[in-house]
Amino acid sequence: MWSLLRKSKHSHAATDIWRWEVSGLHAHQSDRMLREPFALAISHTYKRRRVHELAKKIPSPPGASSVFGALKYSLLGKDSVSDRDDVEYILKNCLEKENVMRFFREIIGNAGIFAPVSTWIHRRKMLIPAFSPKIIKSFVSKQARQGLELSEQLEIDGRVGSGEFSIWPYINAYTLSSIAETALGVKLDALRDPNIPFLRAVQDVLCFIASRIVKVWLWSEFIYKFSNLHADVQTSKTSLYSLPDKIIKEKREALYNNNKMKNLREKQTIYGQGQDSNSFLDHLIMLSEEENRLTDEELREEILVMMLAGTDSSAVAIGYTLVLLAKYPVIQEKLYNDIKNHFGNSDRPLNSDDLMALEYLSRVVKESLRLFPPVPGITRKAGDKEVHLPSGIILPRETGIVVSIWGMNRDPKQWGPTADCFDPDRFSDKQTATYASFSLGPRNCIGYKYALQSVQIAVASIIRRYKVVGEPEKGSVPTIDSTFSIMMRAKDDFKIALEKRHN
Ligand code: HEM
Repeated sequence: MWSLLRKSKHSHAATDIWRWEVSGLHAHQSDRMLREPFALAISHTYKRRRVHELAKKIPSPPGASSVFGALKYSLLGKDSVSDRDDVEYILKNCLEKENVMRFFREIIGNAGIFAPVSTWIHRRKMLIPAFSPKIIKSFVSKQARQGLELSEQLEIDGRVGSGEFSIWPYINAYTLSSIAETALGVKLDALRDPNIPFLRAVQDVLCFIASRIVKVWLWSEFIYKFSNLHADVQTSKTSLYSLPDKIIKEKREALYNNNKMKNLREKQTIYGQGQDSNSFLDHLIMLSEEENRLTDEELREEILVMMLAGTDSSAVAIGYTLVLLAKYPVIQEKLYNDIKNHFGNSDRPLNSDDLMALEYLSRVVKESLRLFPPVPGITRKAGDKEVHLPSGIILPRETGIVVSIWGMNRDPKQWGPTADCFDPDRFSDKQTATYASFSLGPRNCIGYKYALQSVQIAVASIIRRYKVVGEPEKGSVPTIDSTFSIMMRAKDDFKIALEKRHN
């Protein structure tokens, strides 16, 4: 079991660096502890006396002694002292992920986001060209079509002009379909059929992983193996793997048996006739062919990671942006007028030039992601040596670290006295503050350009047609009751009302 004992001396919103331990135990060690409690506890405490010594020098806030209380403090914590240098140092130098990632690995395998550094370096190198600006740009037309389908489906389902509803299932279906089409190259119509087995499985595994993280007794492999959750995970894994495995097999066959690699290089579509760009999978097969060939299993792992990392996170970002626009009608009108002036009376689909031109849209999305980062905190782990932070704090070796993105993004030392206010115009000037929503350093979010594009397209598609209505916020500091599982999310699943715009 883990708990957070100490908070960094120089901690503040930006550097909520916590030590994750109970008597210095790490997760895998706690399993053994269950079996051999006393002998191990004594030997372990002795071995980790340096850890305890350093921990004592890191002050704790009141209430940080329980697992959940402390986790909440660490992710959403805010107090006075600022030290972004510490955060930047950690994110650049501590690239290993915390042991909690093993829960993801059990299902997804050793793909980039969860992998140990030794595997991650090679995979990240392979992924970088697949996320080039040119490739991301080539997805705009697909995403714009899906944005249009999203706005149409809301009307078909009678959601427009009929009071408050949760927009979550719609935006989640949009991001799922969008990532399925761009990552795998298949059109899965989640908006009309949310029960496609693969899409269900993606949602299920996210819930199962979140569930195992909070049920600390299931951290023991022994107890977990006999739990219902384990059985559910095995069933979902089969559904989760079947579609990517089938597509990978078909693409490989198309590429090698029919000798179509040349065609792929010339940007023609092998799978899914009539598409105007290749999927991430196409690019990965091609890129991995040029260097070290990824096995089918490795390809599946990377594709699944994109789907898991890119679905809920982008949907959460769309949800918060819409709720904020409902709370701030003046900002919404400014955005609407900007979009209207740009498109005039045309209802043509949005393209990449439009995205470049709609500058206020990009500011609104960025500001929403700053105040409500879908991933409010990230975990890292100190290596086998102590980490000496610029502020003078020494983190014991192998310490689990939680960095609060929420705190970084709301740090008054960086963002000034209006740090908590919703003000998209703060991005009209060049910002010197550290924007952490997609993390920093070599292990940051590789999909951030894709994500911004996808969120902007969804928001523009809705705002072009509808007015988002909700209770206006009384002040400039928005409050949205939120909960945290793997992502942060509004407790009411993003309830809004929509009214049709009449030009
Ligand atoms: C608004 C949406 C998104 C947010 C807020 C977000 C945020 C993040 C964050 C905070 C990390 C962790 C970085 C770290 O540990 O330092 C991450 C990693 C990652 N994200 Fe995203 N992400 C989003 C969308 C996406 C999308 C759409 C994709 C793929 C198409 C994606 C792919 C990844 C991958 C592959 C990693 C692992 C990077 C690595 O370890 O090398 N993300 N993301």
